[in-house]
Amino acid sequence: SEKEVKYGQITELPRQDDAMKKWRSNRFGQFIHWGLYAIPGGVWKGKTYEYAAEFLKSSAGISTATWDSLQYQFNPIKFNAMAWAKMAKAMGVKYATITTKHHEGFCLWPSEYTDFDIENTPYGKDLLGEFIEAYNAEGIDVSLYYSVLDWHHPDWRYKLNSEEDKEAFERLKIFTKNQLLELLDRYPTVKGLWFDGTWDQCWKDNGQFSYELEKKLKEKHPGLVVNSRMRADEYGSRHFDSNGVLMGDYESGYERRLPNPWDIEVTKNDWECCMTIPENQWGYHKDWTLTHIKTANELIEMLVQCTSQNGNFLLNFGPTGEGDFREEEVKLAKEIGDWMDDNSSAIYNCGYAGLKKQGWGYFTQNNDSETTINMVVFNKPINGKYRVKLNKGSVIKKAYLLSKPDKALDLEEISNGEYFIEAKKVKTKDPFVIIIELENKDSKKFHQK
Ligand SMILES: C[C@@H]1N[C@@H](c2cn(-c3ccccc3)nn2)[C@H](O)[C@@H]1O
Repeated sequence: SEKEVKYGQITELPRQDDAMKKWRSNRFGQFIHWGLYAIPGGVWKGKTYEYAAEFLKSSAGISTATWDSLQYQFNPIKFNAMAWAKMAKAMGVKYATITTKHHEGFCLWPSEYTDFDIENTPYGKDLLGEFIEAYNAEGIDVSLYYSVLDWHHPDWRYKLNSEEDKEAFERLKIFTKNQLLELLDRYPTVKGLWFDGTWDQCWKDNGQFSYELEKKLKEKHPGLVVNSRMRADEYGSRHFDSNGVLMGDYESGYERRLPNPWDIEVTKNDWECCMTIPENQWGYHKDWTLTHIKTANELIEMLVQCTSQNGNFLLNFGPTGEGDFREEEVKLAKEIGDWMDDNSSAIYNCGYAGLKKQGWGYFTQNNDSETTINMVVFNKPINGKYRVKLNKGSVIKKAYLLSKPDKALDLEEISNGEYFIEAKKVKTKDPFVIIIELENKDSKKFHQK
């Protein structure tokens, strides 16, 4: 039975305003995790810690005073925001989300609410502002990651066990609100806020605060897109309120994992998967031999799967303490960008085609097209014939390789709306796209809308 939820969803979903349509059509984003943790890069006093590098403070049991002194070493002399933005553009991302403040509490912008920020480093300049300006100049939207969890701030509490805890956390809430309003004031072109560090009891006990904060931020910054991870309702239910209604503007629970490829439920909301290139490193780690490093094809398949299920894919990069990217990241950005150069029409402004997933790969459909369907192929059938089960009544006018639009592929109708498409002589070793053009409107998808 329905519970009375006063502090749940604020904006009716799925949003159909221009800002959200742009967020949805972007599909592919670059995550940047950058902070003091990039300086030690997972190694402390000669010992390598295998856990996520941005957690080195806790993995190596380093005191806050010792950790915070890293701020006086932060001087990324190789940082070139324009070069970063050009690499991102070439990779094919339409948006970027950067850590303004991770759990360590160090701020990449000159904040008036703390001295633990970029202003009090040898670098000194407004690094975040330089990043936003350079990425916007390349036509890339920027969102800001902000961790509520703050290991540096004396008023942070995991749980509120005493009156003193409650008073301290009230101060932390004011600090949080002030910093977020400051970020929106300083950087008016940002499109979204990506909240993290909101799983502890202290935040779950403050659902009303997160409701009022989301409301205030959206009033101040029309069109702002906020992830569900920001929110708890007044019963402590996170992401979805106590009646299962999604809060924020899109579901952001897919961290280093994807839904089952055949999951239809997930297509009902906007959502985003954030992904690391190693198994579990968000910040820069000196040693990438510790785990599997994902290949371009693995990452492209994740991007395509997200698109096929109405989700965005946010791929993470961890710049070094000096401000450049490791060679593996530069190489992957190039390989993915080369694929996007030829195939991004199956990604940008595309989503769920309303069709069952088949073994050869994923269907995507352009949100503005009623009669064209993309098949992104990762697994070639041994007989070169691709089974496609469309909606009843669908008739294929023609099918062809995106790379060879003037060579129609042979078709064999199996039953109503079901065909074999023959593509035997496909040379490429990369994932490739077959385009299906229908005679008629693909009823189910648009009926679904
Ligand atoms: C988006 C990602 N979220 C942060 C994170 C992940 N975790 C975590 C902690 C314990 C278990 C599983 C995940 N804590 N913080 C990571 O540091 C990164 O910022």
